[in-house]
Amino acid sequence: MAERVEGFNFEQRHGKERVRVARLWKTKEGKHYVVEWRVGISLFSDCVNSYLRDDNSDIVATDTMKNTVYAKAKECSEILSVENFAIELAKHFISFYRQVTTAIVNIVEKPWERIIVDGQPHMHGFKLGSERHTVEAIVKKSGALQLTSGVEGLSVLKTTKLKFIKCPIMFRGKGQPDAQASCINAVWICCEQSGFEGFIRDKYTALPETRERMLATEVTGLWRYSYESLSSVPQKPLYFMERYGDVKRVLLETFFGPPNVGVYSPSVQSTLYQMARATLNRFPDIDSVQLKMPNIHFLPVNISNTGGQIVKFNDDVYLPTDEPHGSIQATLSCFWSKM
Ligand SMILES: O=c1[nH]c(=O)c2[nH]c(=O)[nH]c2[nH]1
Repeated sequence: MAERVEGFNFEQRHGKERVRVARLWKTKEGKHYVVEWRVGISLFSDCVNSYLRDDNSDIVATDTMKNTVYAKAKECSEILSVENFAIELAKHFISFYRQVTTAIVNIVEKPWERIIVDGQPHMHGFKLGSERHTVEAIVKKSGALQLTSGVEGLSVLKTTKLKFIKCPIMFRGKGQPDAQASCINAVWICCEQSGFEGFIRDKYTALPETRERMLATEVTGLWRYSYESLSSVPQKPLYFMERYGDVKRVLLETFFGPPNVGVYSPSVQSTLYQMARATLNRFPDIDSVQLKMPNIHFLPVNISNTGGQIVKFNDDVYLPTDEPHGSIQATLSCFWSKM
């Protein structure tokens, strides 16, 4: 995107950040649907004269961009996914302005969830959930598309050893289901859930090896769809909304393992890889997954005074911490992916 000006390489873009909009839809039966979005827009356009020659005649004002968010939200007469709204906005900017060559639209959706009262979904009552659905749509004048969805703030924790579970299949020592083992009726086993062993030890190392610890993280995930042009995007209205739920489910199922026995995590790195791999294997239209998973530490509590030990840690009392935290991230892509 760089161009040559006055003997320099020059890159520029302009846009509007943090445009907040909520959109309400009402069905004939009186059921309400609401979304709240925080929109960011960034336009690549031929407006170099504004930088060099005090000529703003090619600038799309960022205030106009903001107004367009509300105008397009108004035009959406049916509920639509945050992905489809991002694509609609980006499409508008590249087609409406001859100067705009590429539009990037980022949106974060606030997790308003329908409330259940007396076991019944409320017609117009919502409460705020936790993790947020994100999207980035990059659309070029040619119609080329890059669509990346994501989740942020997905906080998960699994506790330590499950003791003596009745389990219908055989397990190897590490608590991993053994696909080769023949099925036996029921055994009582002891399943560890998370550990960290075998890392480099040197004169700076103090961390003990363990096969029992709390595993807590706040997942930030991005998954890139393989649709390369506007024309190949699925037409089903709520396709991406469903996909978001499905991807989250696969990430969580892989992190936690089956409800009764869980799954052993030898490191955050290993669990992250399993989660990314499961997502790529499960969804053929996703060709790249990036996961960031900070290792949020729960420190064992041992307290003594001169009279002796006040608290002796026995996998029971922890000091939860925010910082410092480990930072672990990776991207897994199909080999044909362009991410
Ligand atoms: O799962 C982990 N990965 C690490 O890289 C690491 N480093 C550390 O101190 N604890 C952990 N745990």
